[in-house]
Amino acid sequence: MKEYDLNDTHITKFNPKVQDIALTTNDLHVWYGQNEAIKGVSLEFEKNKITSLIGPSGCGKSTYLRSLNRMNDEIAGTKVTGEIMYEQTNINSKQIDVYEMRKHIGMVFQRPNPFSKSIYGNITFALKQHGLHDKKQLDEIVETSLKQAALWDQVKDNLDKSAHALSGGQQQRLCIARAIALKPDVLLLDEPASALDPISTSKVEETLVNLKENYTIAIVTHNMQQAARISDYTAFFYMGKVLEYDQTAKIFTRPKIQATDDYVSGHFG
Ligand SMILES: Nc1ncnc2c1ncn2[C@@H]1O[C@H](COP(=O)(O)OP(=O)(O)OP(=O)(O)O)[C@@H](O)[C@H]1O
Repeated sequence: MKEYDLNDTHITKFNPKVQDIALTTNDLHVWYGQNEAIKGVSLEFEKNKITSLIGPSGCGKSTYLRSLNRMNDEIAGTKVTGEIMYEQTNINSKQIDVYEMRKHIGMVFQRPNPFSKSIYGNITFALKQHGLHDKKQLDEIVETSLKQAALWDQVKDNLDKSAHALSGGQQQRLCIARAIALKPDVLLLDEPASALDPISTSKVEETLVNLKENYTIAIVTHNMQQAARISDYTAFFYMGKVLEYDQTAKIFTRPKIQATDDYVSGHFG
């Protein structure tokens, strides 16, 4: 097993204007008890772009992604230090209303996890929890979200059908529709296509590329072709750190760090 130097890093600064940045982490550390899973990650997520988080198993990609909307709060014994800046506010602070914040920073998980409700009910559930009960408005949001998730044409005549009757790929797009119904700014996706067949995967990818017009997207993926196909920027994680961050095309064709080169070319470790 090759050893890589954790201090040999190459983080390209693109210097977009502050107003072009949706989310930033500054020196983020995450501990599970004594295990420091994230060791000081500073990254910027540019608005209306897709950023892929790649790296070998156990290097902290999911931990980092989950910390971006405080999902790690749910795991006992977890400590997160450093800043997560969203709209000039550090959302990694005790004063933050996490429930409210997640309206702006939504998440889609690896396995499609629709509620045991109708297609319509899946999308309206959180909206109702947030106090929206106007039927006309709910209908409109259901239609727009399903259209944005490229699912509307397939389900518009069956909105009362159980979400579990949909195919895996359709369920995942329903979960994306459910997340965007709340009109978040940022969408976090943890290997959203890893449980799907190639056709469903390409539909989800197409959906994400279309969504970036309105959303900022961060995606964890093990699929190098997927990262290369859909993302604008890529961060290469290794042992809790980001060793390289650059435009995706550069990461895949001219990486600056040996570890990145080995990883993207399949010669890692
Ligand atoms: N809920 C948890 N409790 C304790 N330790 C955890 C937990 N989740 C992850 N870890 C540990 O944190 C480290 C990073 O794991 P993480 O799942 O974030 O990596 P990853 O890069 O997403 O891996 P994979 O690609 O296999 O999903 C690992 O050492 C892992 O064992």
